[in-house]
Amino acid sequence: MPLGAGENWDNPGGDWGESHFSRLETINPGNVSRMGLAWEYDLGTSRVQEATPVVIDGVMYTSGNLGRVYALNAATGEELWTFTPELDMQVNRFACCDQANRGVAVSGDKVMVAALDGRLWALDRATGEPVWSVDTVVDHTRGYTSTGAPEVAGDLVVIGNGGSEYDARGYVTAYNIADGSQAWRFFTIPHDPAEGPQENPELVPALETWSEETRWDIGGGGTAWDAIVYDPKFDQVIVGTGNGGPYPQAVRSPGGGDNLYLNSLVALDRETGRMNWHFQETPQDNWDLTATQPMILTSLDIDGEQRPVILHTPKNGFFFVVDRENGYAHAANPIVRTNWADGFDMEAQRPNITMEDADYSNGPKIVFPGSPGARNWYPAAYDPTRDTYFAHVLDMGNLLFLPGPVDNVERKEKALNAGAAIIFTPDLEAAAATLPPPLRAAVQAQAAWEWVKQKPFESQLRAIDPMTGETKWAVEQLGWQDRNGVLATQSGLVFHGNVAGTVFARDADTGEALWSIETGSTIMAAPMTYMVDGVQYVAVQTGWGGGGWGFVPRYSAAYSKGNANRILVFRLDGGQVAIPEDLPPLQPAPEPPEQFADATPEMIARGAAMFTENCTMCHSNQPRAGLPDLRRMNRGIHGGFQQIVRGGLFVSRGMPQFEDLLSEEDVHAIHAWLISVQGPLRERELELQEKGLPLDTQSLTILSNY
Ligand SMILES: O=C(O)c1cc(C(=O)O)c2c(n1)C(=O)C(=O)c1cc(C(=O)O)[nH]c1-2
Ligand SMILES: [Ca+2]
Repeated sequence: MPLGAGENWDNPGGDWGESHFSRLETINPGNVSRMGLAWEYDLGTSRVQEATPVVIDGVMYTSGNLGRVYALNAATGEELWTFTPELDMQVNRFACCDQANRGVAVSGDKVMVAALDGRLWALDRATGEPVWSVDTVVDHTRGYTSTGAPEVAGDLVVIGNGGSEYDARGYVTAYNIADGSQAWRFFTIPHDPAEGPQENPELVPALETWSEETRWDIGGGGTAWDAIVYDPKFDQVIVGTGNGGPYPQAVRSPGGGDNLYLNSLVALDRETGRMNWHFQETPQDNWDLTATQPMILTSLDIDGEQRPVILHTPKNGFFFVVDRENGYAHAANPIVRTNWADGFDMEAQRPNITMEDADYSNGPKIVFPGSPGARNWYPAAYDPTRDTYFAHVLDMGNLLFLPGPVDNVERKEKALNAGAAIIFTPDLEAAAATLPPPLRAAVQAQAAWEWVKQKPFESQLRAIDPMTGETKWAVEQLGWQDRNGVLATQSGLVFHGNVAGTVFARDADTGEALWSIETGSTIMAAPMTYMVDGVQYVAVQTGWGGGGWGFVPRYSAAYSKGNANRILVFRLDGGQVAIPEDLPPLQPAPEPPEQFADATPEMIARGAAMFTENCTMCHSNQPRAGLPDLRRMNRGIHGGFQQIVRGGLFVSRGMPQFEDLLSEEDVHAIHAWLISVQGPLRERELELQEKGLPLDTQSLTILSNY
């Protein structure tokens, strides 16, 4: 079966190999400059958009934030139906990365989506009415979510979960598409052996790679939150598994071994769910180097023999070419600076891990790649006719250190348990200057400090040779937060958007931009292409969000024009895109109420620390962030603070309730801190305003949301 989608684009990856490659050639380098807007559809939201639409027989099916679903006439944009999952918005408390959803699965008369709360919905394809739904979450005392697209595998649909930054233990479940009944479930990591036999036999050998001191109670991680691919040749489902939880192995599994099957590809028999093989990409994970990133299935000529392979570029910085028959890595080349490993041992089939550079249990370490990953969820495309892989690549590290002792770490139920403090390398030189001198000296003494000084990050769209990992061409992107999904077409074009809202068509052989159009809306999601009645279209969803979503980059359209969620569809001889208006300038913070009579410096300091721990994941308090800057609350919000935070006044609007986690005194302390910063902020901003200066000051360090 050759790779490449035709008139239809069957699944978010496009074709059976999920190559994000199209054989359509109507739009080609000779005429691409004539492209313009065919139609647009307003999704009516202003949150993250990561899905690649599906188009079958002239109908587009796609998902938006939370797992909303849209069915549209693919030639006109006319709305056929929409679906909004009913869910308890309390889920926002344990969603690491906004309200992401990466797409729908379509099979027969059903469209399936996994909502953020982990409920899998099957909708009637003609009407959008729910046919069945199942709760995929095994334990609601833990922070499980779903953000990935379900995967169709014959008469089954397979879905995993997110939550390894919280207290989750990973698994995937296969359901019968006909009625939603469960076919099988595969846990990616063992459970506490004291609590009875393991659910699947593969966990028995895996258990050997976890120490006896393992903190099973915290969760362990291994969540399969994105790529799951059905491999028709071997009738198997290949799953990429997630990072360890908590991140530091010294906490998670002290003295442990590889911690199987974290950060692995596992191939599961479609019918039985039994494991055919596994390949661990990052043994003994300490660094959130997940293997959940999208996989592309193809075959390659390897030493004169055609081998069925997976092309995989996970977070960990390597380009893996893995045999689909047995999990053997035919190639494993670094595509960015890596110092958690200094290469891959082909014979041992494992990376050469360099703990001396990367073990931060004995002091801070600068580790490359950082937790956002050399690659992440944003899809790559593979053109088999050029044997070229097109992908956004982020060459960047992070300083990692333990926030406290590794012993007796408490599990925080349904809350962040990642257990590592992170500063990304673009901020590190400036941040280091503010560290206490001994810590600063320790940071600057590391070999990787040179890397930080030379090039804190590199953010590029690249054309890569899969077997060598070599770059054929590269184009700089706008910044490290500018990440882009990609589409490639047989006619020799590569399409992608950027966070400033430009859509590009590039020459696949040179990277040269042959066409671009301004949309005024941030784009991270991958474009896709399809044909209806002889007309070829290219579609892309717009919207900023996902990991680090509270830190909206200055160079993004979301910053200057707001976060419009749209579907934009282009064709030859189309028109211009309506560009949203600029947002009005930022206004000085309103006057805060009087500080509480009982507020003390200790209380305010405690409030600041608790804010960081419990609130900053969503409330970054940065300019133009998607959620309110709580240093700018008005009197009404100040007055209702306890009811909002503990009473759940705004749960339906997305603000979770914290009654179980924060006492009245805790919330009082957080509030006292917010009041204490609002006054000085207001004064500073009034001064800036008087001088005619903009108020857009971001904080130095972008905290990780991963
Ligand atoms: O460990 C997990 O369970 C988990 C889940 C998710 C998610 O579900 O979105 C992300 C991550 N990890 C993660 O590490 C990460 O970098 C990330 C980025 C994004 C995004 O949508 O931008 N999600 C996630
Ligand atoms: Ca993660």
